[in-house]
Amino acid sequence: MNSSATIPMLTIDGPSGSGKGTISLHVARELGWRLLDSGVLYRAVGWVVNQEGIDPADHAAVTACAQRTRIEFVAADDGSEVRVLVNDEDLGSQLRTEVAGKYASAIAAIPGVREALLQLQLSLRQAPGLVADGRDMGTVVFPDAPFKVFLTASVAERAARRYKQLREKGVEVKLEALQQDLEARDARDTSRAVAPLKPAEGAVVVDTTGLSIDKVVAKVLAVVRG
Ligand SMILES: Nc1ncnc2c1ncn2[C@@H]1O[C@H](COP(=O)(O)OP(=O)(O)OP(=O)(O)O)[C@@H](O)[C@H]1O
Ligand SMILES: Nc1ccn([C@H]2C[C@H](O)[C@@H](COP(=O)(O)O)O2)c(=O)n1
Repeated sequence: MNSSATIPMLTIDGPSGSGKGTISLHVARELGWRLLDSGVLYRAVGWVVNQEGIDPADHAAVTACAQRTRIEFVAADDGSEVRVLVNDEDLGSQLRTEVAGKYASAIAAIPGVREALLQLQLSLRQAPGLVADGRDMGTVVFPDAPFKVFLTASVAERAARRYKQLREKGVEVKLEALQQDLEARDARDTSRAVAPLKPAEGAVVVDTTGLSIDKVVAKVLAVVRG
C-alpha cells in the first residue's frame, strides 16, 4: 500500500450541474480538507488544444499536448479561491465557460490524456484529507477512497441551475439550448470507453433534485461522519 492510501478522502462524482463543485467546496471547508476539482485539468488541456489549433480528433497530438501542458494549483495568501495556472498563465474564468466544458468533454475521452493527468491528481492526496470531484474519482483515480458519493439531479433541474448561474453572470443563454448541451455532454461522458461517468461501487447516490445546497451538504457530510 502506498503511504497516501491511508490519507482520508471523499470522492464526489456526477454529471454536469449536479452540484459537485459547490458541494465539494462546502464539504471540504467543513472538514478542513483539501479540494481537487479534476474537471479543471481537462478544461485546461481542452483550452490549450483549442488555442494551439490542434484537431481534437488527432489523439496523438492531443495526448502530446496534455503531456506538455503544465498545470499548477496556487493557493491565495488569504486562503481564498485556489488559482489555476496553465503554462504559467492564470486563465481565470475562461476555463469555466460552456465552450471550455465542451472541449474538455471531447478530449477527456482520449486514454492518453487521462493517463497524462493521472499522476498530478494522485499527488494531491495529502493530509489532512482530500475531497475530489469529477467523473471518475471513485471508479478509477481513487478506487480505494473510504467515502464515495455520486451526485445526480434531473437534467431539467441541472439546466435550470446552469441557466440561473449564467444569467447572474450576465451571460445571454437559452434554457432549451443549455439542456440540449447538457444531454450531449452526459451522453459523451457516460458512453466513452475509458473511465465513463458512473457511480463507483459502494458510492452513496444522492439525488439532489429539489434539495437545497444546505441539505445536500448535510447528506454528504453524514456519509463521512456517519
Ligand atoms: N442543490 C442545489 N440546489 C440548487 N442549486 C444548486 C444546487 N447545487 C448546486 N447548485 C447550483 O447549480 C450550479 C451548478 O453547480 P456546480 O457548478 O457546483 O455543478 P457541477 O456539478 O460542479 O458542474 P460541472 O461539472 O459542469 O462543473 C451553481 O450555480 C450552483 O450554485
Ligand atoms: N474526472 C473528470 C473530470 C472531468 N472530466 C471531463 C468531462 C467533463 O464534461 C469535462 C468538464 O468537467 P467539469 O469541469 O464540468 O466537471 O471534463 C472527466 O472526464 N473526468
